[in-house]
Amino acid sequence: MTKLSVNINKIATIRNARGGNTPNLVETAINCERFGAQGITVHPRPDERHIRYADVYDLKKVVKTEFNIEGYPSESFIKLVLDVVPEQVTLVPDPPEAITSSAGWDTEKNQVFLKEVIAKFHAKNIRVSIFVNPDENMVRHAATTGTDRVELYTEPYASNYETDKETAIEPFIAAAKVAMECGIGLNAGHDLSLVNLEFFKKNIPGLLEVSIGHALISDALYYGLENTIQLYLRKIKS
Ligand SMILES: CC(=O)[C@@H](O)[C@H](O)COP(=O)(O)O
Ligand SMILES: NCC(=O)COP(=O)(O)O
Repeated sequence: MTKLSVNINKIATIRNARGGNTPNLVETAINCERFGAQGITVHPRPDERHIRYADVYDLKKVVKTEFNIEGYPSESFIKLVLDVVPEQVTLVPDPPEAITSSAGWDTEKNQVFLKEVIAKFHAKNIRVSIFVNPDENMVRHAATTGTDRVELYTEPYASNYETDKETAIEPFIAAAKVAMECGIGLNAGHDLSLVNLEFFKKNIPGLLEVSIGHALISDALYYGLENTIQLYLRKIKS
């Protein structure tokens, strides 16, 4: 089964535009779960331009499904995650000024660092996922860090889907097979959408979770949040 984790960063972006509490992030998370989401994802960035560290504490109190916190493992991020103890932390190599995530880890070069960080999260029984490009070598080196899962960075698939989806998915199939061989779980995310999700799910073996934010929250403007979540769930049903 593939789980849908709704990334609610963009709800916080809208809220922060006016400095008040509309839309209410916590209520949105509760409603996403009520409408069928099997997880909630947030990516607190250092400038807190959308998700604030305080939001993460508030969300922990209400999220009943799987809470996934993404981010670069800076000292303050590690402290936040160890305090909140979500079900999953996803480590992303973004520099502080990144507009959005645009690449996975070099898991070979960062092997020692990742091992140290992962051990800290495992000491609190937090599942760890590492954000990687669809590169077999990077998945193999991810496996030796002790991570539980990898999350494949799907932007290249999404941007090449329209022109040649068969070619676009190839490296992802190969990376997924390596993850399976190495005995680690597989997540995926970034720019997945109603257009490209079904083909991805059908072709990727062992896909445990997709985290989707930008396209899903945009679709909700037209279809409403409840309908939109149902539409996405239909795309990933087995
Ligand atoms: C790791 C990843 O792909 C997502 O977290 C994505 O980067 C969303 O972050 P923004 O909402 O800040 O673009
Ligand atoms: N991990 C990917 C994620 O949470 C959402 O990415 P996007 O759908 O906002 O591109």
